[in-house]
Amino acid sequence: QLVVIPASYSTPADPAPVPASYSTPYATPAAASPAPIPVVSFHDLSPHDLSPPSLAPLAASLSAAFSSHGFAILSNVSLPAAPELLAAAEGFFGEPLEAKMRHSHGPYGTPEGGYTPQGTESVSATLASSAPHARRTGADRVENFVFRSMHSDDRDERLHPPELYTAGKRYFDEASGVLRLLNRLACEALGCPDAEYFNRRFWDGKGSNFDATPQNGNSLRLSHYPPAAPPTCAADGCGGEAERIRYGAHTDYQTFTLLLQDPRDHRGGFGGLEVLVGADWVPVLPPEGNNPGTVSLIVNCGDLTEVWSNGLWKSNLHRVTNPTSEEGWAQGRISVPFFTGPKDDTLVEPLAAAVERAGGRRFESVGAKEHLMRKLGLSNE
Ligand SMILES: O=C(O)CCC(=O)C(=O)O
Ligand SMILES: [Fe+2]
Repeated sequence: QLVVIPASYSTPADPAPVPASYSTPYATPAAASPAPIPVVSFHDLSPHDLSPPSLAPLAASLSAAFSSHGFAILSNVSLPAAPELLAAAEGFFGEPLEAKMRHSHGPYGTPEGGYTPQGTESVSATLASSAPHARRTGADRVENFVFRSMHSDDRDERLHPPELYTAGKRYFDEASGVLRLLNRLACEALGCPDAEYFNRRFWDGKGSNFDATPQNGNSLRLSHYPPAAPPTCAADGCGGEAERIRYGAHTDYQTFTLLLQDPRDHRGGFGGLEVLVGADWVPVLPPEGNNPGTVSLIVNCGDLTEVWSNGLWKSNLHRVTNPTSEEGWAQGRISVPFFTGPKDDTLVEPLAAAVERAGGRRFESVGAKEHLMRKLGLSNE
């Protein structure tokens, strides 16, 4: 039976209720346990040798992680602009609201990107109410700046605050390079008709020489979860404001998300990203101690990756929890997802090899842009 995208993403095997511990934010948080999300090191990867035999071991590790969790933590990924971008983001979000609003161009997901203040998104509304773990958690406690595309004609101060532009552009290019590599690895693992099958659906060009960026779904988002006073039962009523999570449970809408995390996540009661593993919400803890000049990067599969892989790889539920310490509330949090998606007019359909492997086709084809717009519309309601 075919699953029609995007009715009820996603359907983990065990529809257990949200654990009670999340309605009591001041309960002692469970001791952080090591991330069960598989860690895959890019240490040995040479960008000069991307031949199938040299990619095969890494492709197999990623495929195992995406099949079981829909998530992998990549360590030792070269993204030299990351520290500069985080610092620039911190500076921008520290500006007064009216200065930031000068870079607002509409609701979250608007083609120009730009700034969206807190209260714009309610991402938990993107899950069908019948989906396991669906639970409306209201407006997300996040403000964003989005680089929607980086064409040369976007060098416009109205679209890009000058203090963000340089680091944003560098990081966008670097992350695009990581995406190209991931797309090659994905082709190796899933059995694409050829090695650049995915890349050709993001960029125009010949062979592996992609030189033109048409309108695709790639966007770089700087997310700031602002400092706030810790909610109290007395002020908000238990079960109300106090239990809200920072960013509601959802699956990502498109293909891979490359997420640069706040390294303080889950340390000292700072809250952070959690992924559904079986029936449990499990904290994602990026490892420290990467090689100099490299970072840990979390990569997860979005809805369209699930379709391309015919369900072999999961578009898994995740969310961001509130801090549980005074210090965590006082600090705020920054994360940087690079959302990726193919060209707007791409019809995403399960790969023939993945259909064969699963013994049948499990997903309907879906228009890339159509699916994105539908999800954005639900979140902005
Ligand atoms: O801030 C994070 O760590 C993740 C947020 C997220 O899941 C998203 O923006 O899609
Ligand atoms: Fe997400």
